[in-house]
Amino acid sequence: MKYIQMEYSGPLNGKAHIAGAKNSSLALLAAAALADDIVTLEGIPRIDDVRVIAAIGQDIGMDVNQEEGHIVMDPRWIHSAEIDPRKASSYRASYYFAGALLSKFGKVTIGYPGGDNFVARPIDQHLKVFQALGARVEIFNDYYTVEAAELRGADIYFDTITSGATINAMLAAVRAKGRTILRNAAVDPEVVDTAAFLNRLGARIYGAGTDSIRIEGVPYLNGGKHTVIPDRLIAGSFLMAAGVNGGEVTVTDVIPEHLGACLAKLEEIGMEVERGENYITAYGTGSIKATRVRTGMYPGFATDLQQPMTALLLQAKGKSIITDRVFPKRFAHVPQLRRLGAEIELRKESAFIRGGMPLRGGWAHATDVRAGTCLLLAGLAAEGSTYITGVEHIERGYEDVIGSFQAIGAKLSMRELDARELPGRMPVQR
Ligand SMILES: CC(=O)N[C@H]1[C@@H](OP(=O)(O)OP(=O)(O)OC[C@H]2O[C@@H](n3ccc(=O)[nH]c3=O)[C@H](O)[C@@H]2O)O[C@H](CO)[C@@H](O)[C@@H]1O
Ligand SMILES: C=C(OP(=O)(O)O)C(=O)O
Repeated sequence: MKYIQMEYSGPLNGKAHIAGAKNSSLALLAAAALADDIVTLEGIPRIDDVRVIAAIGQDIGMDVNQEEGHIVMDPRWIHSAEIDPRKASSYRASYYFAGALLSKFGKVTIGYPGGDNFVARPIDQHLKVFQALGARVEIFNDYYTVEAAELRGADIYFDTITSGATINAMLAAVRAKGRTILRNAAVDPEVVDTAAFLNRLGARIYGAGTDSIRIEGVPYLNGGKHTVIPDRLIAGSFLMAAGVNGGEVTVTDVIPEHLGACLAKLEEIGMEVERGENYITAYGTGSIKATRVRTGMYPGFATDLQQPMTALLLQAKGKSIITDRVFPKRFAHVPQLRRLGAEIELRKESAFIRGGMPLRGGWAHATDVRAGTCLLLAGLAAEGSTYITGVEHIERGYEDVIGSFQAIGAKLSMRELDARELPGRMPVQR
């Protein structure tokens, strides 16, 4: 079993190049199945979820070749719309194959989404979209099927703002007959990126980035080339790292506008932030202020930055409160932080953080990708050695977690657990 060993790292200084966004890449890779010719995607990160998609591609007859910096996909010979339930359940965004293959073949059989299992994550809005477009959904034990003799455009009002279902609706409706309108749609950059990609292939999607998206169905999608947007969530985490012990961290190849709420919060707690055209530098003074954070859908403060922000606020003297409105129970990182000496109380959908208390090294388990980021930031500040297990979760989101943190001066390395020489006490995983 792999684990990460970290030491107190002092002020960080350095640059981190930001790879393509995981959440956008997962949508674009499934969207590529919709095309009728070869697609090249640039900037797709080398992460575990992408490897699962390549394996799914192989199963259904879609060639997926990842080369240095880009992926080439050939969807012309897809011969099956049945996705292995185990592969579908090994990551969250497999549901995009439901929208894409339904759209192209009128039928799909697929397992339930897996991925970060921090709370119940319903897919009722995805299914509602398929049904609104005229499909029949059947639910079985470990898979579901969606089938339609013909998909017809529809007027769909989302009951809640969801980026996943908004993207899936675009995938499902892009080849449907007539016009589809999505109301109360998510406005996330990943929604806009997916629409831009599909439009490049010949789709007719209008208004992505607003809460009302219009899709005029087309019968055919060309091949083409597209570059995925940079990962705003990884960028935000690196900038937060500059606040933990002070220092200066620059993230390059980013779109600063995508990080509006995060940067505003960093400034509010006393960090300085410099925004360039495609870079951001965060300066930590070593002294940050306690604050209140409420997550929200984009352009609000991202739920995926809530966990690293918790680690950062452990360094702010006084009481901070973090409320997660998107996933109100997303606090699996809190018991793990307590192992490192953090004083955090959980009440309803909020974490009450008593900041400014010393952290001490120990074992902690990353239960999901952002819980992992949170522990990495906490480990930077903890006295002694911190050992983080659950590396497979971290690697769902990071291309080279060790290399990129080392590049900004963090002291950490990847280790293999040798049961005969356990450093400290192994945690009971929860
Ligand atoms: C692969 C991917 O892109 N994952 C991201 C995506 O997840 P995911 O697409 O699962 O999240 P959504 O944007 O759909 O979820 C937003 C809210 O809508 C609710 N909801 C969603 C779908 C549904 O059918 N019914 C429903 O009630 C969810 O419980 C949540 O409260 O957006 C989340 C919110 O920004 C991020 O944390 C995830 O990193
Ligand atoms: C929750 C996340 O991922 P997923 O939706 O893929 O599980 C995340 O990226 O923080």
